[in-house]
Amino acid sequence: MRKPIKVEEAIERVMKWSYEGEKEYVSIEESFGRALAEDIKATTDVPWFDRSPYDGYAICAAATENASASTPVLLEVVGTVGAETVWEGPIEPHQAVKIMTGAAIPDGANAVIMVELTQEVIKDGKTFVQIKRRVAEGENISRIGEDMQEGCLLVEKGTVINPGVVAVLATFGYYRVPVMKRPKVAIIATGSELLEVYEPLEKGKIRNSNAYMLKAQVRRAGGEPIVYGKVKDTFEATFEAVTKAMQEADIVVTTGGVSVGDFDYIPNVYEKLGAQLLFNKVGMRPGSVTSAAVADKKVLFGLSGNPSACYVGFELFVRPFLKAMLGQKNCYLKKVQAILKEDFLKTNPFTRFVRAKLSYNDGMLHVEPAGKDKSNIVSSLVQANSLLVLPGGSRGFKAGTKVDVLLLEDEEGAPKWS
Ligand SMILES: Nc1nc2c(c(=O)[nH]1)N[C@H]1C(S)=C(S)[C@@H](COP(=O)(O)OP(=O)(O)OC[C@H]3O[C@@H](n4cnc5c(N)ncnc54)[C@H](O)[C@@H]3O)O[C@H]1N2
Ligand code: MOO
Repeated sequence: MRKPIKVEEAIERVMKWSYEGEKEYVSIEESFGRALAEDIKATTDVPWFDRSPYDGYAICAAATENASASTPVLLEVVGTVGAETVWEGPIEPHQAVKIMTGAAIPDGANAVIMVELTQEVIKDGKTFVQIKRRVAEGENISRIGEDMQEGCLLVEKGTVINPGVVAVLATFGYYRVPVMKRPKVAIIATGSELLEVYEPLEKGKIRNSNAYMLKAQVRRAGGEPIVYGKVKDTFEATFEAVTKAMQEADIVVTTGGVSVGDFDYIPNVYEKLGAQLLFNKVGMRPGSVTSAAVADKKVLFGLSGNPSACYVGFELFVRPFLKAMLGQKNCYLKKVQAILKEDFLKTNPFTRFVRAKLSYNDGMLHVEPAGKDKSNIVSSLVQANSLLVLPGGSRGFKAGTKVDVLLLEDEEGAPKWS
């Protein structure tokens, strides 16, 4: 008899074998969605010169000290600076330089007045700017380091590169970006009943949906899936596929063949490999048959063949392992609390992870099952944006109960939820 262990314990046993993967460089164009392999610190102040945040006139503030609507001051406009030009040489207090947004503040100027607040006046063939209010020293100047100061930590290693991180990388000239290599995840679907997706249905056979689902889950988690196709339910075929995958991939994931049926060969494969079994039964639904073992320091995940159990097994066990390889400190699905929208009255001997829909309404998070709950169900995965966690040892839960929910679509990861 297999002895179930707690989900938290199972995760811990797997994560003991987790390690950080390797680094590689990609161009900044390819970096979006990858995990950073190094902390990114500001290599200069930003901005690195004082800039104007507006189109206007760069002036010496003191020259406007007595300016008012009835006593405007006129400053001579001695030039114009745009995005590409820099005003060489200082300006005098009675002078102004017309300046465009983003341009460098000329030496001698210490404030900018917006163009809308001024008027240009031509007198004796010279251009002047008329100012009718006092301008304070430092007004409208984006100071050196206002945005980021040299040496400050901006993005932590392991962060998944989002458009904002791309902007920071570009700001500091990272045309080649250090990222974590995508862990290679082998996907082996076992089962003689499996058809290729393009094959017509035959009695007793079903299409291999798990391999494609897992491939997408691996991608979503930041890994590189390698699909080894489907493997017939024989010991030899299963053993051969697993040993080949162990040579080529960092993580080996199988689906199916892990239970106690006559054609479930994964336990025998682990045995023949001399693998150290981490667990072969977990106190959870779906996915109680989920197994994990270590052979040649490689972790082998034996996920259930039932689609929903396979899906949940990946998210709870494979995903954090993969995230740790990507250098992420927070590897686990992010947890929030929400109000259960409807009764869920099944008894729960084991902790149940219900594929669920989380929504926001009236200032609160609400959660409901995304569809049918059995582990052979595929359809409820479509709408599932979360897993509703119902602790074991209960007789079901009433609508209105506050429950824990794990978010499936959060790419950043989170501190451990359990
Ligand atoms: N006597 C017992 N029978 C079963 C037990 C048990 O404890 N005692 N556990 C049940 C539970 S719980 C589950 S879950 C399943 C798990 O079985 P396996 O992980 O060994 O998976 P298979 O038997 O190979 O397949 C189960 C089910 O899933 C379908 N399947 C398999 N692979 C795929 C795929 N790639 N794509 C889509 N669907 C797939 C397969 O056809 C089966 O219908 O065992 C229970 N039995
Ligand atoms: O592993 Mo099974 O999914 O508990 O139904």
